[in-house]
Amino acid sequence: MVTVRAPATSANLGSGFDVFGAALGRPADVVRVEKADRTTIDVTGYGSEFIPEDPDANTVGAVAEALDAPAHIRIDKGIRPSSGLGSSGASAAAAALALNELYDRGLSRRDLVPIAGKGEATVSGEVHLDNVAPALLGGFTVATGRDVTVVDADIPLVACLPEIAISTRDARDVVPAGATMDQLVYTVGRAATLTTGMCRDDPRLVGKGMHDRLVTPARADLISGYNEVREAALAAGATGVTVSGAGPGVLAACYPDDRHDIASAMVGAFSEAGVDARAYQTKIGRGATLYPDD
Ligand SMILES: Nc1ncnc2c1ncn2[C@@H]1O[C@H](COP(=O)(O)OP(=O)(O)OP(=O)(O)O)[C@@H](O)[C@H]1O
Ligand SMILES: N[C@@H](CCO)C(=O)O
Repeated sequence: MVTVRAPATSANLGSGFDVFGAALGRPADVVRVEKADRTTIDVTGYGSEFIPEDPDANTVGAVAEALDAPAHIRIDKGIRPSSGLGSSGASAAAAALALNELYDRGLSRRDLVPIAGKGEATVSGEVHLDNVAPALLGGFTVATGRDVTVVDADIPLVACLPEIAISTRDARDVVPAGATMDQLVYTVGRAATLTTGMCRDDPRLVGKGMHDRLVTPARADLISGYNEVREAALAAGATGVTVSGAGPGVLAACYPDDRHDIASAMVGAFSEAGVDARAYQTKIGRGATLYPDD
């Protein structure tokens, strides 16, 4: 048996739609695989009642097929599905690393990124690597086509998860079809600022670079209380706030000592909007961890 822990991730980071991603220190999914004649899946843990065990519908099924690696796959969900914290991508990334080890396929983590991406595509309808790349490689990732650049950044974060479910498919439907030249210039400036901040481990620049006028405002409308939560986090010291992935999770960048106050402020603001929420005080973390021959 091979076991892999794959972390939650936050895609987009505001200005990097479908390109930027970051691995979070926590929460995480744990996936265990054993060889079998055909692929079967068991799911337990957070939100497991909403996750299909049919290999054609679960992200790990497409990964097993792509690697020609049938297995009994047990998924223990630490990351709630439809969260914006890369729940479906974490399982796919974990399965890719675990099955590669179980069947001795000899692929590198980078080789496994597009394979895990096939799993993601089964639920979101399109291949985008901004969750599976950081889940496998860790750090802050820039995914352009099949190329992935990794920055081993050290940035404190708070990820706040409201009890609202938004599927990536639905959240992609509200993305504007086009952009003005002003919006493009603004986005390039913010994305460059964020990337510089990641390279310098500078939470101020990262937070500034998260600001986005294009995709985030449309998605924020799907999240009850988003504007109030954003204001509360900024007042508590966050350097920047944005929608995490396709939402409803909300991500704040900050300095380390401010995490506790920001987490309380975000949960409190959601509560005032009538929405239960939990917050993870975390930071950019490492990629999936392999525990062979468990
Ligand atoms: N192994 C899995 N883990 C989680 N969700 C899965 C899995 N396999 C299939 N799904 C389905 O995928 C959907 C959740 O994926 P979705 O991409 O919408 O959310 P997410 O991964 O939490 O968010 P994001 O990609 O925005 O960070 C749910 O419908 C869920 O049933
Ligand atoms: N970049 C994707 C991430 C969600 O899986 C989106 O925002 O739709």
